[in-house]
Amino acid sequence: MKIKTALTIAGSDSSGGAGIQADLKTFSAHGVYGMSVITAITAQNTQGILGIQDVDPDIIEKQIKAIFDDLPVNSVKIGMVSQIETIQAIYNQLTRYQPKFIVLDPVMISKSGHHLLKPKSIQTLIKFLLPLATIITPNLPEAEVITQKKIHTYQDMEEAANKIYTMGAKNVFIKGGHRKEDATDILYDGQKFIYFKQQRIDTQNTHGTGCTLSSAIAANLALGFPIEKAVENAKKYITIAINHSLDIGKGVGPTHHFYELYQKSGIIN
Ligand SMILES: Nc1ncnc2c1ncn2[C@@H]1O[C@H](COP(=O)(O)OP(=O)(O)OP(=O)(O)O)[C@@H](O)[C@H]1O
Ligand SMILES: Cc1ncc(CO)c(N)n1
Repeated sequence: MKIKTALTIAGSDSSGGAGIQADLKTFSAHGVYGMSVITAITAQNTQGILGIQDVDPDIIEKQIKAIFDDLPVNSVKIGMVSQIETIQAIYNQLTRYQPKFIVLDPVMISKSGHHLLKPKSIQTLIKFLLPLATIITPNLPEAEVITQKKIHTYQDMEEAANKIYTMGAKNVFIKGGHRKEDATDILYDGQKFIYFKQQRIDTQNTHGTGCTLSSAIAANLALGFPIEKAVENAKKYITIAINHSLDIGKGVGPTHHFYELYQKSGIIN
């Protein structure tokens, strides 16, 4: 069988739980060949972020060019984009190469409360990257920022999904990881709302869950699954990864990407 490939455009997390590192581990666990464009380097661990260095937009454009001019790219995931110039660099190159699938995780604030997207960059992300997205995967606070409306109930989640859909994303997946009652997510494809029901797993070790989920969707799209099935598989993947999350570090520990676990679960052949 021909190898499938996926590209992550995101920030580096030195502790390996989120960002580029989580994405590449997720791709590998799916048997997908992973490639990366690094947008920013974070000095980060399970307790917080010590510093952020943005990568020069010119080298961001060159990383994208280097990949697309040489290698096949079956899907793209976008994570931390940090600043306006970064967003413009990504937009310039992705509109040029037009990959078939783009999964946009509109990363804004880390679990430790640090800004991974500068507040002044939010409108640029909405204007340029959101309309390119095959699917956008905001958590509840991100969906609130994008729609400028508070979200409490499933009904609010549906309304937010509908509004973000009208802003140009082809599919909207609102993540319920920040809900108190459960961890149910909702997918909207412009026609119907599909609920991915899940009880909350009682753990504090959820560092990088959003990154892992969005890269699992990208991996499943690269493997050829249609959007609904790709999301269903990715939700199963993140749930297993949280169930086996690692109690390492002094703060919010990372999830586990263990190939054999997913093989046994039947998600991956
Ligand atoms: N305690 C939990 N139990 C079960 N599922 C969870 C839990 N926490 C998060 N999830 C699931 O993990 C996925 C990621 O959601 P979440 O809202 O945590 O993303 P996020 O806030 O973007 O993550 P991060 O920014 O830390 O990477 C969703 O499918 C969500 O339902
Ligand atoms: C680099 C990076 N991207 C995304 C997140 C969101 O979890 C994080 N903590 N760090």
